[in-house]
Amino acid sequence: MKVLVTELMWDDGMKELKRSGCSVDYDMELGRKRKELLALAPAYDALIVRNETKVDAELLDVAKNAKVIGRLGVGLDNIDLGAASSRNIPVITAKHANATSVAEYVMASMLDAYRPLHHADADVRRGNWNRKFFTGNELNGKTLGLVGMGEIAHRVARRANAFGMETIGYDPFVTPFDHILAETGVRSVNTLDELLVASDFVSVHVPLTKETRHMINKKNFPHMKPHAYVINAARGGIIHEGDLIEAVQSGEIAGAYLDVLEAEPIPKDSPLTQIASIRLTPHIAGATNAAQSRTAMLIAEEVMKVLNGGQSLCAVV
Ligand SMILES: NC(=O)C1=CN([C@@H]2O[C@H](COP(=O)(O)OP(=O)(O)OC[C@H]3O[C@@H](n4cnc5c(N)ncnc54)[C@H](O)[C@@H]3O)[C@@H](O)[C@H]2O)C=CC1
Ligand SMILES: O=C(O)C(=O)CS(=O)(=O)O
Repeated sequence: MKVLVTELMWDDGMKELKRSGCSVDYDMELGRKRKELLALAPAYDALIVRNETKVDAELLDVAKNAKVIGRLGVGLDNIDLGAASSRNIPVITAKHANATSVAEYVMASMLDAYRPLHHADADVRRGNWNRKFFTGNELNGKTLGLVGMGEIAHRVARRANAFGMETIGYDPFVTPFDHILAETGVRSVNTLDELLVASDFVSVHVPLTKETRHMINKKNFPHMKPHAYVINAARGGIIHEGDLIEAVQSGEIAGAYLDVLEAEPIPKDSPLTQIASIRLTPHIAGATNAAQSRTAMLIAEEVMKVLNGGQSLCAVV
C-alpha cells in the first residue's frame, strides 16, 4: 500500500505506517503545491493531510486509488465531506487528540494578557525595575465566555474553573446533558450578545462554517467590555479581522490572541502585525509534542485499519 503525507506528520506515526508495511512518501509542503499534488495523487491508496491541503472533488477525482483520507487534526473546513462521501472514501480525524493542548494554549493566552512575564523579563534585562508598570491582574473572579461548547471548550472550562473564573457559554446545539453543562460550572446563555456583554475574555471554539464565518464582527465589539480580550484558536475567518483591528484601535476592546488567521501563512503586509495588543501565533494551539505524537499514531493506526479492509470509529464520513 502506498501512502502520501502532504503536511507535517510526527515521526512515530510515520514509523507506524512503515512498520505496518506501507511505503510512505512525505512532503510537508505538498498541501501548498497544488499542481504537484494533483500529479502525484493517482498513485496512492491513502492521503494523509493536515489543514492546508484542499481535499475537494478535483483532488478526489484524480486520486483514483484513494481508499481513505487521514486528517492530522480535527477541523474539517479544508475537506469536502460530501465529495468524499459520494465517492465512498472515509475521512478519518484525530478526534480530541489535540484538545488538551488547545485548552492549555487558551489558558496561556489569558495568563499572558494579565501577567506578561516575557515583557517584564525584557525590561529587567534593559536595566529597569518597573514594579508598578508590571503590576498585573487576577484571572480569579473574571468571566470567560466560550463561543461553542464542544470538546475543546469543555477542557478550557475545567481549567478556567480551577483558576476561579466564572464560565459562560453560547452554543445553540448543546443540551443540558452534554458534558460541558453536566460536568462543569458553565452557564449556558441564549445569545452571542449576552455572552459578549458579560465576558472579560471571549474564546472561540466553533468550526468554520457558512454560519460561523464572521460571526464576531463590528456589530458585536461595541457591546463588549473595553478591557476584554478575544482569543481565537479555532479558525481564521470566524472573527472579522478588519473589524477586530478597528475595535482594538478604537479601544472598544483591549486586545486579542489569534492563533489562526483568514490567510495562513500571514501576508507580509498584514496590518495585524502592526498592532502590539493583537498577539499572533502561527497556528500552534494544538502543536505540542504530546498532541502531535497522539495525532500521528491515531491517524496511522486508523488509516491502516481501513486499508486492511476494516472500519474506523474515527471516520466522519
Ligand atoms: N488552532 C488549533 O491548533 C486547533 C484548532 N481547532 C479548531 O477548533 C474547532 C473546535 O474543535 P472541537 O471543540 O474539538 O469541536 P467540537 O465539534 O467538539 O465543538 C464545536 C462546537 O461548536 C458548536 N457550534 C457549531 N456551530 C455553532 C454556532 N453557529 N454557534 C455556536 N456554536 C456552534 C457545536 O455545537 C459544537 O458544540 C475545530 O473545528 C477546529 O477548527 C481544533 C484543534 C486545534
Ligand atoms: O486540529 C485542527 O483543527 C488544527 O487546527 C490543528 S492542525 O491539524 O490543522 O494543525
